[in-house]
Amino acid sequence: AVRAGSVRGSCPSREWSLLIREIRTGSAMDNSPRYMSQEEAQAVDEELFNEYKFSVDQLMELAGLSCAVAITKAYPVSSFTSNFPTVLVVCGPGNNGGDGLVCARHLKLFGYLPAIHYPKRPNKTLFDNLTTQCQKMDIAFLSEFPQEPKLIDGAYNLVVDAIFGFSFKGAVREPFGNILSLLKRITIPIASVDIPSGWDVEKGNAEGIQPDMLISLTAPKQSAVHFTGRYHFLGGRFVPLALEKKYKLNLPPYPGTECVQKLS
Ligand SMILES: NC(=O)C1=CN([C@@H]2O[C@H](COP(=O)(O)OP(=O)(O)OC[C@H]3O[C@@H](n4cnc5c(N)ncnc54)[C@H](O)[C@@H]3O)[C@@H](O)[C@H]2O)[C@H](O)CC1
Ligand SMILES: [K+]
Repeated sequence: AVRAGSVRGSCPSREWSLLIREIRTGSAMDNSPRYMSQEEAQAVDEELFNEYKFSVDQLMELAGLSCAVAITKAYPVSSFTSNFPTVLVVCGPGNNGGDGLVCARHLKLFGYLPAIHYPKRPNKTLFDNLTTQCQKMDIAFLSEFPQEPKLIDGAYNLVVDAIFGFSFKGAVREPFGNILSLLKRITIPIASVDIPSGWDVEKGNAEGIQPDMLISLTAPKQSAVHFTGRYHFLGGRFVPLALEKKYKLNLPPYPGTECVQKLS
């Protein structure tokens, strides 16, 4: 397949951007993954639980670990002046938030100093247990979200956005509107889990947060075409081959035993 970069000089910009879109959405013959619609993402999720009998705990653990590994590859502890880089992990009310709790726990084990803000919690044992696991590892939970961007920039080296994933819909309800408006104004990097929060899962959101890193889980969603940060990783290496073929995900092979791979 033609690599997009090789046509930059000779191809008018409109054709070039169409070619980029084709390559990224997998419609061109290429080993780039196909970018899923919101409906497909939810269908794959359902099938993993109902047909393949995976539990949410299992997939959340693998998803959250993927995120912590990808973050460590992009922002190694050694790349920070502080010996224990601080990470603000913002967790939303659904499974994306659960991925954030798992990610925070693994980041702690990897030598980071995570702190979690988890304002709306499902009343379910899984999330109570994930919270307890973090508390037992001395991971701090912030009851209030810092209301000044410069406070966030001064206290943290990185933010993990685990607020909304592929079930986000409609106008953002509080307290997440306030949180996202603050995250839009910070200068430290944001690593988004699965979907940049506040983005339409398919169309993106030019007015929304613009993360430096995106960890797409299972396969990228269509909004990832609008991602312009430095690091796009694929994680969630748990898709059975039959399911990948059924949904034509065209996943590039993961290297060796890696649980993540860099897409761009
Ligand atoms: N198979 C996989 O890829 C796996 C993905 N995982 C992660 O799960 C999320 C999807 O989780 P889900 O619970 O379905 O939805 P979200 O976490 O995206 O959010 C739902 C949550 O948010 C609330 N909500 C929705 N829209 C709004 C809004 N406009 N304002 C406020 N609140 C909103 C809604 O009420 C729900 O409470 C996926 O992205 C991955 O991160 C699994 O961890 C493992 C398998
Ligand atoms: K997110």
